[in-house]
Amino acid sequence: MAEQTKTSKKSQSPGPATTARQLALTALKQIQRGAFADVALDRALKHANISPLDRKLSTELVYGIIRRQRTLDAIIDNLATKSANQQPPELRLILHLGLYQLRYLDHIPGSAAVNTTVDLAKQNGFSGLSGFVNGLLRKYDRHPDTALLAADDPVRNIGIQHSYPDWIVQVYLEQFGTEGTEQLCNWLNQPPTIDLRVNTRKITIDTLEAKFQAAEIEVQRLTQLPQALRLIKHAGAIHQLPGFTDGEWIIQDSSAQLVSYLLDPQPGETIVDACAAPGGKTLHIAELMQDQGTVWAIDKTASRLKKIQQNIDRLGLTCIQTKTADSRDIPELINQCDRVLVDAPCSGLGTLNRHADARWRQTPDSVTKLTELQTAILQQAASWVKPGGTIVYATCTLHPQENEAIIQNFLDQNSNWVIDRPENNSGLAPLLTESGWIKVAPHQQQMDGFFMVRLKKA
Ligand SMILES: C[S@@+](CC[C@H](N)C(=O)[O-])C[C@H]1O[C@@H](n2cnc3c(N)ncnc32)[C@H](O)[C@@H]1O
Repeated sequence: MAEQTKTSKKSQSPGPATTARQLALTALKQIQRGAFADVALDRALKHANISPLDRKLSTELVYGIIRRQRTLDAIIDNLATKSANQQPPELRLILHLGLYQLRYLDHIPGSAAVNTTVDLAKQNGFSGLSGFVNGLLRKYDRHPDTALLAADDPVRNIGIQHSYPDWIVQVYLEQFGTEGTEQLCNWLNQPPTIDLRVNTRKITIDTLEAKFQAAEIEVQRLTQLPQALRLIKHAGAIHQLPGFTDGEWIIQDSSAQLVSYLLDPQPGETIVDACAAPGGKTLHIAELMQDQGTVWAIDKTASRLKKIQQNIDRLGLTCIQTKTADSRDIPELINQCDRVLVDAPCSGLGTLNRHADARWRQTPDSVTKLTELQTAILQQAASWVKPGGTIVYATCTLHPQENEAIIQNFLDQNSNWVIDRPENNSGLAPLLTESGWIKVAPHQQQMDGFFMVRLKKA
């Protein structure tokens, strides 16, 4: 079933000034030439003299259009004589800007969406085509429900309706069926949730919750997660919320919090986080160890690793050591660790809501390359574990090649390792599959998509 198109016009105000659309167009042009969406948007916003409201609209337009580009192109294909990829590239973006507002933004009246887009066309060298822009957008606005045709092929149809490449739809379909895939695609098209992890070394969850309530910040508890609060409503920047500067909490999605519980770190142990940056799980592990023992935070990318240090200081932890290195090759750690976490680099198919352009950047080939890296890191990291010790392998993807297949292959080649299921009475039990791993499906559990499994060395 197709996603609902915009039906209500909640406000009849003319909407924010054209500068928000022009700024969005500037960023979109850079993305079209290969820039990352967040980098292009930051660059465009950096020197812009626009109101916070316009800033918000530009951000919504850029991320929304990048996400929905396949759907928007399919509408152009249907409504124009020339297909989307036959249009001049910049005009195609201008059409995306108009169609996106009409289809997905309830707070912008249709007339404002059309008129500002026509103006944008004129201001950007397409005066001669402004009548075409006007006609196409008005045609859409008259019959939004028939502007997007259904495709005969079910994979292609979901791909067009929800704006995903066919290969990702196929990966989801094989695991979740048609209805589940549509729910998942919908979830990953929504703005991401914001979860906090309470630093229980500094404050209890009850006290922090009360502090937020007093400041009229709405939060929600999450089952199975004793340290998690989901931000529902707040005003202003996140780092200005109560308790941030004092290190009473950190931003971390709830499914990422599950990973450290599965690792089950104990005070006094030696633990390595093999792919640690920017460090959310390293910090959680140190907290669970009551800051006693050693956590090695290793990552290949020094700039990403630097971010851990700021949080180590803010959260007041002392047992973490950082090291820039390639975890495929650190022989000096062999048999040194009680536990190891491999939170592997992955295709991120469980967190596409957090990275608007990721669905277009990943390909089946990039996934194959990632599986080679994941296999090599896991194999090396396993050698660091002492006999009787454990390793947790985790990813934020929902691709079986990067998850189940990696583990099956590892177990086939390493007969001294077995899956170590968490206790039945642990908070993780409800999420366990029969195979012994945890697979979080965002549309079912309302948190980031994740895969995690604990293995034990004989
Ligand atoms: C999924 S992220 C880790 C997120 C982190 N665990 C957290 O909770 O904040 C994967 C990380 O693996 C790192 N990485 C990629 N290849 C690596 C390698 N060969 N050795 C060590 N780290 C690597 C990347 O730089 C990236 O920071």
